[in-house]
Amino acid sequence: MDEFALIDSIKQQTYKQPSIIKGVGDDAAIFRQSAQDIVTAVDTFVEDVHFTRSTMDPFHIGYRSLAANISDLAAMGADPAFYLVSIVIPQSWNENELNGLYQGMRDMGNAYNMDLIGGDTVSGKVLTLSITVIGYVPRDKARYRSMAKPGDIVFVTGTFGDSAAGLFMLNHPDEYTDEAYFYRKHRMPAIHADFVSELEFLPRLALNDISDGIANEANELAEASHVSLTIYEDKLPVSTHFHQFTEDQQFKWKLFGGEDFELMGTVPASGWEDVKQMAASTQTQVTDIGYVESSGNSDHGAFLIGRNQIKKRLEKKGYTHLKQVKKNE
Ligand SMILES: Nc1ncnc2c1ncn2[C@@H]1O[C@H](COP(=O)(O)OP(=O)(O)O)[C@@H](O)[C@H]1O
Ligand SMILES: Cc1ncc(C[n+]2csc(CCOP(=O)(O)OP(=O)(O)O)c2C)c(N)n1
Ligand SMILES: [Mg+2]
Ligand SMILES: [Mg+2]
Ligand SMILES: [Mg+2]
Repeated sequence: MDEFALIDSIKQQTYKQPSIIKGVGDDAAIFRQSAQDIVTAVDTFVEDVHFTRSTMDPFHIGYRSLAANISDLAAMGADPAFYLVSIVIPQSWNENELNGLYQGMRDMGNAYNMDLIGGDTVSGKVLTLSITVIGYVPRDKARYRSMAKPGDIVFVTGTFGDSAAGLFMLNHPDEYTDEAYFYRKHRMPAIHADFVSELEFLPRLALNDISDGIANEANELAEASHVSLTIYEDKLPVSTHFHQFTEDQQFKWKLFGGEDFELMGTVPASGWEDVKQMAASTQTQVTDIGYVESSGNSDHGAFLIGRNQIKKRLEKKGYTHLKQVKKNE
C-alpha cells in the first residue's frame, strides 16, 4: 500500500456535516459557516510518549487520540464537526494496523457525527499522529478557563485516576481486579461533549479538560480567572475498585495522573441544579468538589483540603513535556 492507496482507503464517500463544501481530495478542505463561532485545536501523539504498542492496539491509539482532541472542543463548549489527521508512519506498521488505527478514529468520530476532511501522510521513524479538530459554538458562548468567579461551585465529571491506574495495570497484568474496566478507561476514555452542549443555556460556566492531571488544570483555571480554587481531597470521585491500590498510588494518580479527559468546571451556585439535571439526562456523573474564592490581587492558584482538614497549595505537578530542553547560557 502506498500513500495514495491509504488516502483512498480512508476517504469518506459521504459527509455528515451540512457545512462541508470540499472534503478529502483537493489541496485543502472547505466548509462554510456564518452563524456560529468556529473552535479549533490540535494535539499530537507520539509512540512511546503517549502510547506503546504493547499496551494499546492500533484501534485504541486512533480512538484515544481523537478522543483527547474532542475533549478540548468539549472543554470550550463546542459541538465537534471535523477532524484532519497528519500521520508519520514507520516501516514497522502494516496495512492491517493502519486500518485499525483509522477505524479507531472513525468509531470515535462517528459518535459525534464528525467528518474526516483532510490530513497528510509521510513516512518516518516514529508513529506520530497529529489531529486537528474543528467544532462550532453559538456566538459568544465559548466556555473559557478565565470565566470562574468567587462564590462558584467547582465540579468535575466522571472519576479520577482510572487512566493512570489502567496504564499501570497493563504493565502489571494479573495483579489486580477489574482489569477490563481500567484498561478501557485508559484506552477508550469517555468524552462529555454532549453534556456540555446541554449546558448551553447557562449564562456563565468556566471549563477545562483534564489531560495533564487535575492539579495542573485546577491551577490553570485559577490563574486564568485570577481566583483561588479549593478542592476537597475527600470529595474527588474515584471508581469502586480504585481502593485496591496503595494510598500513595491513589493520591498520585487521581491528582497528577492525567489522561482521564474528564471536565472540571465552575458554575454560580444558582446554576448547580441545572448542571446536575443535564448531567443526569446525558448519563454523566458530576460531583461538587470545592469552591472558588477571591484571591485578593495576587496569589491566584489551586488549594487542596486534605483528609486531615489542612488546606495546602495544590502543587502544579502533573505531566509536562520538554523538561529536557536546556536554557541558553
Ligand atoms: N507549539 C505551539 N505553537 C503554538 N501554540 C501552541 C503550541 N503548543 C501549545 N500551544 C497553545 O498553547 C495553549 C495550551 O496548550 P496545551 O497545554 O497543549 O493545552 P491542552 O492541554 O488543552 O491540550 C493552547 O492554546 C495551544 O493551542
Ligand atoms: C507510554 C505512555 N507513557 C506515559 C503516558 C502518560 N501520559 C503521556 S502524555 C500525558 C499527558 C497528556 O498529554 P499532552 O501531550 O500533554 O496532552 P495535552 O495536555 O496537550 O492535551 C500523560 C499523562 C502514556 N499515556 N503512555
Ligand atoms: Mg494540547
Ligand atoms: Mg485541554
Ligand atoms: Mg499537556
